[in-house]
Amino acid sequence: MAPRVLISDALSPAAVQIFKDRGIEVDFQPALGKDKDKLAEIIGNYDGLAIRSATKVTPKILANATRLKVVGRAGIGVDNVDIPAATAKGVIVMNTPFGNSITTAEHAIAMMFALAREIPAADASTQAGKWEKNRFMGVELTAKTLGIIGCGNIGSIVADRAIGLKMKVIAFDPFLSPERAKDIGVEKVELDDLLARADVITLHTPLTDKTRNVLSAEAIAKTKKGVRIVNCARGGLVDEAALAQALESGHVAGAAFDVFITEPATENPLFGYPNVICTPHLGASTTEAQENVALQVAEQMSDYLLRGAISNAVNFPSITAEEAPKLKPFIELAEKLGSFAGQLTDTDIQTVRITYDGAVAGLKIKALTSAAVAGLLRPALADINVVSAPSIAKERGIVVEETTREIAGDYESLITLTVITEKMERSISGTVFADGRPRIVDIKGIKVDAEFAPSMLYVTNEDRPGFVGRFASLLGDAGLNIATFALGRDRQGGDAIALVEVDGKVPAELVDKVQQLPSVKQAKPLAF
Ligand SMILES: NC(=O)C1=CN([C@@H]2O[C@H](COP(=O)(O)OP(=O)(O)OC[C@H]3O[C@@H](n4cnc5c(N)ncnc54)[C@H](O)[C@@H]3O)[C@@H](O)[C@H]2O)C=CC1
Ligand SMILES: O=C(O)CCC(=O)C(=O)O
Repeated sequence: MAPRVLISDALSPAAVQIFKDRGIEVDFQPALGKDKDKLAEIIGNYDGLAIRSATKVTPKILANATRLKVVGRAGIGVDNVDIPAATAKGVIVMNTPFGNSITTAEHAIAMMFALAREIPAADASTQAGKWEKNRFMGVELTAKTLGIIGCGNIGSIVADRAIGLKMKVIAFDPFLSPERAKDIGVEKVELDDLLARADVITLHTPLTDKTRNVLSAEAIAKTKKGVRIVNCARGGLVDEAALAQALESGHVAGAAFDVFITEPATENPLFGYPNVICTPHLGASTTEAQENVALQVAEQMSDYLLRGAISNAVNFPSITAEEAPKLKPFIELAEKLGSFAGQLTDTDIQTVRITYDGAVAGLKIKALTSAAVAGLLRPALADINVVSAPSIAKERGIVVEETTREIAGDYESLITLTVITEKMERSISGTVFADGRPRIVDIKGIKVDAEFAPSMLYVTNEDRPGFVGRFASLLGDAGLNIATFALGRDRQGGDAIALVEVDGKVPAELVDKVQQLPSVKQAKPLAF
């Protein structure tokens, strides 16, 4: 069945065409993002959801999203998506981190000019027939100091444009390296220094617990008198009420805001001041940027839904379209090794140790580890998948350790999964042969060679004569056909393992009878 995608915001129709060209069914309902009840009602029909900022992907929406595999944000900020809830549900969340950066940087520069020359107010007055030539006296930007808070993708483009305007650019960004600051031609400064020196301040950070109110009342008080403030990043970076007071007192000469604490902003403390310019979150709204992000998000979502390739996911490592087919058999192996261990483990797991030997060590092991943990916890939690597994393991206090050793041993690639509980430690190893099918090659240090099958019986016993005959008879008496039979032991007369693939479900009474056989230590049905 072809995957189905819902576009619930005003994305460029270019996205619709991409989905169609890739063989994905697509419903384009650009106003649906504003109707959360309707969205909750129909989201269960879709594998993918493509959004901008109007759609809020809340836990309630996700609870109904029974088929959903991916949310694609045609843009940068994913603060309208509940990432922990999506991750717990196993839904990949991806964005398009560069497609609208230039456009947003241009909006910030446009806002700065509009403030410096009071263009909106001058326009309104002129069109009202007032010709107030003496009312509007602007400031020149050349040689003025621009203070950038957050010098990432957009901030550095703003810096580049401002340097072109002959401004002096200073930046506060704890993650900006001195080399990068030098490359882009900005002076890296501390926040207080920026506040004291900037003639114009522009914000370009995401909204986080650290950046919320980065321009608080206290910070605004440290700014230069006559400063102008531009926010085209996120509402909440500036204390709007404190800024309104600073505008009132004349300390701040003007403010240009594209983003607000509450959006849509139909009323706001900043509204009504003649020296305030507001736009309705238009930073990314150009034909070019919208085409870029729509095409990119549709490509990324299609690649994931059709080929398992992951790019720009905020909650999972990237997997390229080239890597995806190489990873696929190892993801299956890792998940099945996890599942094997999970089905045998009844007590609380404390630690999972996963070792990657040989060629597999060079692959994206984060994805493999997530698959192994998903397989391990699935017997207890049916809904878990590779996306949600790491966070669920963390929530349960399970320590996940990874080791890679690129030198190959007996196998070109070997994955060993060790589960440690309070009572025991159990390891199982597997590989993928040239046929692409995963195999179990070692259980608790005993060599075996078995495939994972839909119905299996796992038996550990003392290596004594007569066991195999009695065991096979019991299966025959129960009318259960043996498809494959793998045996292994650590030494003659020592510990032995039988791993049997059978046609049909193993009845519980048969498991009890096998358990009663002399020399049997454990009998357990397994399903893969
Ligand atoms: N108005 C609009 O329509 C648009 C708004 N945006 C918003 O613009 C913002 C910036 O986007 P990008 O430049 O692409 O992000 P980015 O991730 O490339 O850059 C953000 C920068 O902020 C810095 N930063 C993080 N914490 C900081 C802190 N505590 N203090 C100072 N700097 C800090 C980071 O080190 C990074 O360099 C985002 O919030 C994004 O959502 C993006 C596109 C359109
Ligand atoms: O899609 C939009 O118009 C908003 C863009 C934005 O805020 C972002 O990309 O972070």
